[in-house]
Amino acid sequence: MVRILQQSHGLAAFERAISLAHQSKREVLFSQVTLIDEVDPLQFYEAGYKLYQGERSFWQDRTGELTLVGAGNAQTFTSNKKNERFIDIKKQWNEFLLEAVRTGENHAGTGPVAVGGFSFDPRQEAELEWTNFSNGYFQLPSFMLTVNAKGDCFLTSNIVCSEFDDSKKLWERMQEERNQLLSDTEESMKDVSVIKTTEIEPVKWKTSLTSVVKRLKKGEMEKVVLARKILVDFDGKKRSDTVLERLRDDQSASFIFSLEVLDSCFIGATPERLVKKSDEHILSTCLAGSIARGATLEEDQHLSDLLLNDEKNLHEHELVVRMITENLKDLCREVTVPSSPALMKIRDIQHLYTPVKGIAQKGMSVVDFVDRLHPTPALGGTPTHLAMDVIQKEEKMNRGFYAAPVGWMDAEGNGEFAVAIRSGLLHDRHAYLYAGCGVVKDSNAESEYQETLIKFRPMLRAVGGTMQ
Ligand SMILES: C=C(O[C@H]1C=CC=C(C(=O)O)[C@@H]1O)C(=O)O
Ligand SMILES: [Mg+2]
Repeated sequence: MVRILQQSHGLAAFERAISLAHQSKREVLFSQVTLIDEVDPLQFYEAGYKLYQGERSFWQDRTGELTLVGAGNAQTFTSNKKNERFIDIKKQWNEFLLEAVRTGENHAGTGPVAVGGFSFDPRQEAELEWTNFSNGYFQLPSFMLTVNAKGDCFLTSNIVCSEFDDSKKLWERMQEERNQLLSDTEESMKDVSVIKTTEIEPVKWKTSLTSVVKRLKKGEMEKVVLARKILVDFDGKKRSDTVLERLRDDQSASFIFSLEVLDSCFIGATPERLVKKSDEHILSTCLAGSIARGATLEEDQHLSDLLLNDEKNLHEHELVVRMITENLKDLCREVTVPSSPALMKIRDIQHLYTPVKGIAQKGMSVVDFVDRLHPTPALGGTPTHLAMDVIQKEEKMNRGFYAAPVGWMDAEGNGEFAVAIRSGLLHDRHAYLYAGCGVVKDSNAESEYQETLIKFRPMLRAVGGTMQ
């Protein structure tokens, strides 16, 4: 049983929330933060399986500063708007929080926090596997574990109070559920086996890519990111717990996330940050241009040198830096960009990497930045609108939340969003995995195909899929 180390005067604040709901005849959020014993985030996630499967979320940032685990939906926020999906979610979130009653300590990533994401391109027709997801989908967890860099653990309990609620019953139910979640309910997980792993039309994909390269050579556009899909079939339903465990062991230098929606789970380990906002500080990272890791130190260094000096990859990268910098300049008082890219090395691949920092203008929320930056040319292309049309026409699939913003936001408009690449969707007895690559005029279908194979590796390994 995980102990609650410091209990705030929750009941008085809770009764205030209930009476506010009675007076205003509106829903009022009660949010309580308590310090708890050290708990392993994955153990907390697994403990939520029995009561809250289909309503869990996981977020671990790549610097190890913050881990969030959500269990149960106190409230969900969905949007089926298209280009306005970002603003719609922001508006719903702000309105919902207007009368919120908060109690307990206030630390980054505690209290009312919504975890979720947006679709890549809302014009794409929903394929069967994505039907549970809206164009914007966020969960405010009933119980959320927050672990900070020092290892402090906080539990936020959220209850939405309505005018019809009886305070005593609701309070007791919350305490009961919380105790159940915190008591050690570890049970051994039975894993399923892979039946087969199938690449979806790889030859057609290469042909499409070659036709896009021809258009790029003619100067119709500068860059288009083309993605493809691998299907893994299991002999039963694959649990997100087992996938997260593997991702956490193998990909600790990436953002690790999961978002359960009913019987689906969007899950991944992405190295790419779209934007982080902490008060006025903004950080975005440009990540594009890739090469394999070497088998020896020397070979790895040789590949790094090749990447840092390769015209094609530098061009692929530069377009992302340009777009992110220009857009941040509109929303920030100050923007700083290094003059040349550095390297980001992760387990299977190395990338060109440029961090861009800014000081936000007043009144901005992290969602305003997401709205402005998505899709960057690391997943869309240049110019954006043309590239999005080409993606829609050539890929013949729905990306869903793949390559789109996924992350969290708090009541103050702070938060962090990653770009959900190196990811997949668990649904029914299947995993749909996605990977893409930046296509420019000097691209070659075979080497871009090989690049996607490397990018599929982390998720393939995590679900247990194999390729010949
Ligand atoms: C689109 C993906 O990667 C992007 C991010 C980093 C490097 C990329 C590249 O070199 O092509 C891609 O732009 C993916 O992993 O699915
Ligand atoms: Mg590339």
